[in-house]
Amino acid sequence: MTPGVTPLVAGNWKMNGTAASLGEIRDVCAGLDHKDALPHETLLCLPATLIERAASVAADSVLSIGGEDCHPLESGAHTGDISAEMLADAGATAVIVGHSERRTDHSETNALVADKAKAAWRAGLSAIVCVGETREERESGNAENVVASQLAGSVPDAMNAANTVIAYEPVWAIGTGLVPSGDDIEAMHALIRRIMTERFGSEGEGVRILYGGSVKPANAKEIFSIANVDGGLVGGASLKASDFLAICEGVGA
Ligand SMILES: O=C(CO)COP(=O)(O)O
Repeated sequence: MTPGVTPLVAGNWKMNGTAASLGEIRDVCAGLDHKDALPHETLLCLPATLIERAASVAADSVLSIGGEDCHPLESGAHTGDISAEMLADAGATAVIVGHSERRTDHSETNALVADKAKAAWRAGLSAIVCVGETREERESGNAENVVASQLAGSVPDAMNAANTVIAYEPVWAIGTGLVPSGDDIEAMHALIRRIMTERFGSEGEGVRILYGGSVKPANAKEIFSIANVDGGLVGGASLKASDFLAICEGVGA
């Protein structure tokens, strides 16, 4: 954790969830809301089809709802795309941009990710900008260079600690049950902090840097205790309320 920074525990449901899953959202709200003064903020990023209903379920809760991607433009002839304004209209307060699955599945470049972050801000959303190396990049000793260049290209100049969150998600740790060593997480988060602080000064010092990749109830507390890890971006384990709530318990524990 970073002193003075409010941690964020965020879920990413990816391409999962239908109306039948709204009960999980209800259970997350119930689990969070009986606690006074939680030490962290809590967010679930959902498929666009669920955002409005989930935002309604969470309306009186400390749980916030986000999207998983947005188009850079506000509107237009872009069949199948969703703008940041549409996400905000549906009740989202944040959106993930540049997730590795989108960088891979949709050939998203750093420049496009930066445009999506700007679109998020234009709509009043905070942008969760994802970075992370592949297994080959780590094994060839290039992880730090890859993450540095993703940050340089994907984070626009107008970033501040309130409108942006950085998520470090090593591609090889996503959905695999593999997690980097504590030393490796610490080293990468220290590098990200240094890069952000050199470029953005106090905004970089205060920006939240989340770890993502096989975060589970069993490892969350240990991961969240690492310096410059200001919470997590949780995939599979965010689909079940009990697991997600158990991960939240790892903050400040
Ligand atoms: O990609 C992730 C979150 O964005 C991480 O997914 P898992 O937690 O399922 O590894």
